[in-house]
Amino acid sequence: MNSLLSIDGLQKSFAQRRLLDIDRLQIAPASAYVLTGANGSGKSTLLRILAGLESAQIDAATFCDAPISLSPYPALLRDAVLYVHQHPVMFSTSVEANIGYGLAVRGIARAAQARRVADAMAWAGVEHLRGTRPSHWSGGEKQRVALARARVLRPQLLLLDEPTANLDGPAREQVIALIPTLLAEGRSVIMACHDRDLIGLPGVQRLKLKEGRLELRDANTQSD
Ligand SMILES: Nc1ncnc2c1ncn2[C@@H]1O[C@H](COP(=O)(O)OP(=O)(O)OP(=O)(O)O)[C@@H](O)[C@H]1O
Repeated sequence: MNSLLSIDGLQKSFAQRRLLDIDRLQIAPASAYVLTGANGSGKSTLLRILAGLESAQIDAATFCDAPISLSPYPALLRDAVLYVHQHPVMFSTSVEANIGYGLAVRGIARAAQARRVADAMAWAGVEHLRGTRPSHWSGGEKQRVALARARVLRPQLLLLDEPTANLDGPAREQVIALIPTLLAEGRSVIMACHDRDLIGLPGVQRLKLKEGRLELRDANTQSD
């Protein structure tokens, strides 16, 4: 497989305003990208389009080198591409139920659900949340539960919207430390962010949105 996801000619407008006008977007397998750009440049909108949560005009697209349409959004991509919100919504249940929600929806057998949830909890370092309620979890814990909830579904592409925004100190570092492990498992990740530590992770490529256009840059380029 040369390319995990490729899109030619993506345009998005809100009312009279052309927000995105992208010639080509190419995401390689097992690769990480940061998506940078000024506030309001369209980072979240682009991630939401890739996740099928927002429509756009697209000339051509492929997934695993096979042609696809993003409208209607195909079931294949619903399974393979997951979007993690900056402020993830937690169900007022247990940590196990929050992480296992998607597995239950997909009809995975209970024993397999329990195994996969336990593995995801260990991965995200949230085992101490057993027996507690989401209203007591910190922002960093909620973000790690959200990452575990996505990873447990074994997606090929994770779209992380500002995963470290509003986090600092160890909470931020714990989230950042999970990203290379996703890559090592063969997943691709696109992270909309302004966080220099995410931008500086080894091997991370930088996609920059500017006036609707998308540029692929050296991740260590300092200028905006
Ligand atoms: N549903 C919508 N209807 C109209 N305008 C919208 C809609 N969604 C987003 N926009 C506008 O599109 C622009 C880009 O928003 P978006 O949230 O994608 O930017 P962003 O780069 O993620 O910003 P930030 O860094 O502040 O999170 C903003 O001007 C926003 O107001």
